[in-house]
Amino acid sequence: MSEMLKVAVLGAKGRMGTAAVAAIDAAPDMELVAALGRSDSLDILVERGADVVVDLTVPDSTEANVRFAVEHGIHAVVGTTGWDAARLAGLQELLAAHPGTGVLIAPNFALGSVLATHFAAKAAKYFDSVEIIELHHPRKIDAPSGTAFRTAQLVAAARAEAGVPAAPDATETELDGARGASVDGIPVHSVRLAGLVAHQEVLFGSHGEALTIRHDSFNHESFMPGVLLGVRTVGTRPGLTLGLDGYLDLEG
Ligand SMILES: NC(=O)C1=CN([C@@H]2O[C@H](COP(=O)(O)OP(=O)(O)OC[C@H]3O[C@@H](n4cnc5c(N)ncnc54)[C@H](OP(=O)(O)O)[C@@H]3O)[C@@H](O)[C@H]2O)C=CC1
Ligand SMILES: O=C(O)C1=N[C@H](C(=O)O)C[C@H](O)C1
Repeated sequence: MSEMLKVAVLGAKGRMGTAAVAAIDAAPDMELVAALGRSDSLDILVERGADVVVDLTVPDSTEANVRFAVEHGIHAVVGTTGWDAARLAGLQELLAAHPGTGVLIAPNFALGSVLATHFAAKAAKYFDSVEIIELHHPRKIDAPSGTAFRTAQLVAAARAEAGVPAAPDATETELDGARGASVDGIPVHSVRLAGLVAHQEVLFGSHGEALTIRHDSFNHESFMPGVLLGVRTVGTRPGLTLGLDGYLDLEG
């Protein structure tokens, strides 16, 4: 039998962390060596010989956590949001000094969500208009969601590459926020509603037709196959991978 992967979870008591601890515990090829919370020392990762750390914490702590892991040669699978361009650039620099270490930063581990974003990027150049609505539980601390942010970036890039003009919009007077937030020119609307988990719609429109690409996560278990895929793969992919699609063959 091959050796077990030693995995640690950060944010282990949170919604995602609780599901990840259970999934890793149940995986036959993984050993959960640490389940850490806010007040635990990261040194435990080194003491317990973690091969991979899964970061499911908060935007304020994720960068320091991942940098610690990379500095100690521990691969990192990151679901936490808040990775802006400056943080990513700093991490790339650090990874260049640790060429054997892999980091996956995935705004969404649900396979259906990864596909929905992929399909949206494919559809982007064929429609005049596109807007994104993301809908989440009311305890989510960030907006827009990391998933909506990345979807908007990929859709905008596909439209720019194809030379598609900006979507028509004659709105002149508006209340602040009435047209959502603009991410690379794509309007993104954030809904926070009791009873929801994690949902997104990408709306495309042209003359006489509309296409809606919708994905729903109804519970946190929906993210776990993607987390496990990330844990199993990250050690074989040195450097930074953005998005779980980097580990999938979506064109095949
Ligand atoms: N990529 C994906 O597929 C998904 C990503 N997410 C993202 O994952 C993150 C976590 O989401 P969720 O589980 O809902 O959030 P929760 O608030 O339920 O959990 C976050 C946990 O992190 C803990 N924490 C805070 N700071 C630290 C630290 N420095 N070290 C270790 N643990 C810490 C918190 O502890 P305490 O309670 O003590 O503050 C809490 O238990 C968010 O950024 C969210 O957007 C969520 C779902 C899916
Ligand atoms: O906080 C959440 O719940 C989620 N966060 C991620 C995001 O911001 O995109 C992934 C998913 O939407 C759930």
